[in-house]
Amino acid sequence: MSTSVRRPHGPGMPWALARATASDLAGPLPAERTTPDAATGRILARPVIAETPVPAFDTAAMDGYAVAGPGPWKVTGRRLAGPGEPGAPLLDGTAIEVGTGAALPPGTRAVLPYEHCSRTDDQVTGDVTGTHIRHAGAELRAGDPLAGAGRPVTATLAAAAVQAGVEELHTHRPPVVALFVTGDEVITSGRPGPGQVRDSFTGLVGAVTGRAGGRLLGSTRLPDDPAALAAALTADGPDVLVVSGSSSAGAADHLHRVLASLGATWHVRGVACRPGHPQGLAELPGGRWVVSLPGNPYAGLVAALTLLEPLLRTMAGRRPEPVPAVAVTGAARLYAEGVRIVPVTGSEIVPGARAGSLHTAAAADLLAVLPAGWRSGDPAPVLTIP
Ligand SMILES: Nc1nc2c(c(=O)[nH]1)N[C@H]1C(S)=C(S)[C@@H](COP(=O)(O)OP(=O)(O)OC[C@H]3O[C@@H](n4cnc5c(N)ncnc54)[C@H](O)[C@@H]3O)O[C@H]1N2
Ligand code: MOO
Repeated sequence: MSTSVRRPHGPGMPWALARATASDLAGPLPAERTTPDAATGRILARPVIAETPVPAFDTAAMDGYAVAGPGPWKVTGRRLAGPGEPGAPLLDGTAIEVGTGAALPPGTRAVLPYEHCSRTDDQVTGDVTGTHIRHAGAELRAGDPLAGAGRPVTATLAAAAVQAGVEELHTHRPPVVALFVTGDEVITSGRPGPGQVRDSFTGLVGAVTGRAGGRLLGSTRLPDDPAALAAALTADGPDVLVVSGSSSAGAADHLHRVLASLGATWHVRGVACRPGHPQGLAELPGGRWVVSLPGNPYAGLVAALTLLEPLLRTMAGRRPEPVPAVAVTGAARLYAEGVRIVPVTGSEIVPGARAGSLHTAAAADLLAVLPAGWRSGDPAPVLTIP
């Protein structure tokens, strides 16, 4: 393998274009059929249509007496909520004691709530002031739409689907992500010894993947060895391969050489932002995606929000997330050739952010993307910190 590699020239792709590129590159993954519960958190690929009426049968809305015809009524039985057919029609002048949710017999005129009637032995008297009947199909009929394609399946939508007799939803398959943490100095447990650092990426990538609608398959630490990296990038399974570290020009940074040897195509190779400029997004032959996160942890967080999150959102079937702009105040060293990305709490810049450390981002809620001409008080696009 050659040891030289063509480095990207200039400041890199403008930040907004890089994010839009990541959003637009991949289409939504194909639909899968799952139970409504298993679909929660996914995006509908097809509309949800009620398969049974809601309610499915005429049912009591109150605890009391189901009555037929004019009163007084003779109580002939009791029916509480439970399985079973509605039974024989209720004859005029008769009543049955019912619980809320009980199937009502044909002929029921109304349900008299206990508090609106009085009972003596088997006689019930009272005024019918409302019917207190939930009629079959009054809320939804079979064939009524519940939700359209593109809508996220919330727990409430899954429950509403079940209520309408729907056993299967069609949702986009979540993108499966594998993280490869490179660096001989990186350890994944315990306190680092001399020359070592503790991995900062696994939790962050897991959080960004989850909120974008993807699934982190696992995180594997790799030594600074091109053969190990090449083997990792060609293993079957994931849709998206995330590599932390190895994004730059150092002697141990093999990613660009390995991707070249695998015939990958770069779609984003360097972004005009500080920090995070060595980030990238490439496509392997066969259609899998590689997201390169710079090893400096704050730079890696910037890259995860710039490239990884929009890529995964689209693959999961989500609509592109509009990036809101808020007025940002404070002081920042701007970057003349692109944007400076700073942590912000409320609208105030948290000072002191450096590429290698996460503590200022940890004290903030948002990352603000400050253009070269920004001045305190100007609006800037913001991203939510995971
Ligand atoms: N000659 C140049 N050197 C560097 C450039 C450049 O343009 N020319 N860019 C610098 C910038 S900016 C960044 S960011 C880094 C990116 O480096 P790599 O992605 O190749 O990452 P490493 O060199 O492996 O590590 C950088 C730094 O981050 C620490 N690290 C790595 N992985 C982890 C992890 N999982 N958890 C915590 N910390 C991690 C690593 O120990 C290093 O300190 O390159 C600059 N150099
Ligand atoms: O720009 Mo590097 O990506 O911070 O330190």
